[in-house]
Amino acid sequence: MNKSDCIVFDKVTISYGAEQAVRDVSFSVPNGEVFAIVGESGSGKSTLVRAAFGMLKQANISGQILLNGTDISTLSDGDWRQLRGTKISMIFQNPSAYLNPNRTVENHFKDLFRAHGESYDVSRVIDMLNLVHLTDGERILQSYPFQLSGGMQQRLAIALSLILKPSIVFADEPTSALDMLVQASVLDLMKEVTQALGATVIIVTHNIKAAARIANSIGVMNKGQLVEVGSSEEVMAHPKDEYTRILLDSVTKVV
Ligand SMILES: Nc1ncnc2c1ncn2[C@@H]1O[C@H](COP(=O)(O)OP(=O)(O)OP(=O)(O)O)[C@@H](O)[C@H]1O
Repeated sequence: MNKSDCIVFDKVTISYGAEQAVRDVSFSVPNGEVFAIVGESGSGKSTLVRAAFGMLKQANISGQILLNGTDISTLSDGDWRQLRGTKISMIFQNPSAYLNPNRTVENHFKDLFRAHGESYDVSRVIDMLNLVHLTDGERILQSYPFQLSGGMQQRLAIALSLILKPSIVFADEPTSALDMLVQASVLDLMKEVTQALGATVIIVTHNIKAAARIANSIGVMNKGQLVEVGSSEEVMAHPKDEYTRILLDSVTKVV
């Protein structure tokens, strides 16, 4: 492990029962960089980030995942509860699925602060809302999630995931539930905000052009294996693997 690496996957294999979803995957992400995992549906992208977020209790994981030097397999449930939100956080595909329709935006933030034993700080929340371009903070805080558009909900999800300043953020298809113009602006925003906070990001997407828009480096997954890793420029301009070339040809969306 390099001292500047935030996360290291070392020969990681993940199986659900007899099915191997991820096979012998190794890569690392330096602190403060954005790494995109791309590949078609079923290639094992979500399995990889869910394992790193401690969400795969039912799967069998071999190899090592080191988060800031700590092997995550040694973490207790209590350690995970403490880590999530403060040191690591996750942005999911569909924010409306995990925003509580009965809680105001402000209560979502209050719950988060309380869950991590921190006192609620409204000015810090308003600053974060500004950072994600939800500029009318006072009004937004009193709103319920359903009163926000899909793009605004995803900006809110980003704000919630970053408010406690995690060192790493996982984002699993964070824009695929949004229309195309909004997708691009949310990706740009994620890059801007995580850079401003110095957070490391691992983003999962099936769209290699979206990946190149936001990431320093790209890893291409095919049938559970990492078939190519390189800087976004290298992978886009000089793809080495045949499957990467197929992915590039297949992307028609201009994100
Ligand atoms: N909870 C689970 N139990 C059993 N098999 C699973 C489970 N989750 C995923 N799989 C299988 O693991 C393989 C990889 O799935 P995964 O969701 O990681 O792929 P993905 O690349 O993220 O796909 P998508 O883009 O569709 O989300 C697939 O064959 C899938 O059926």
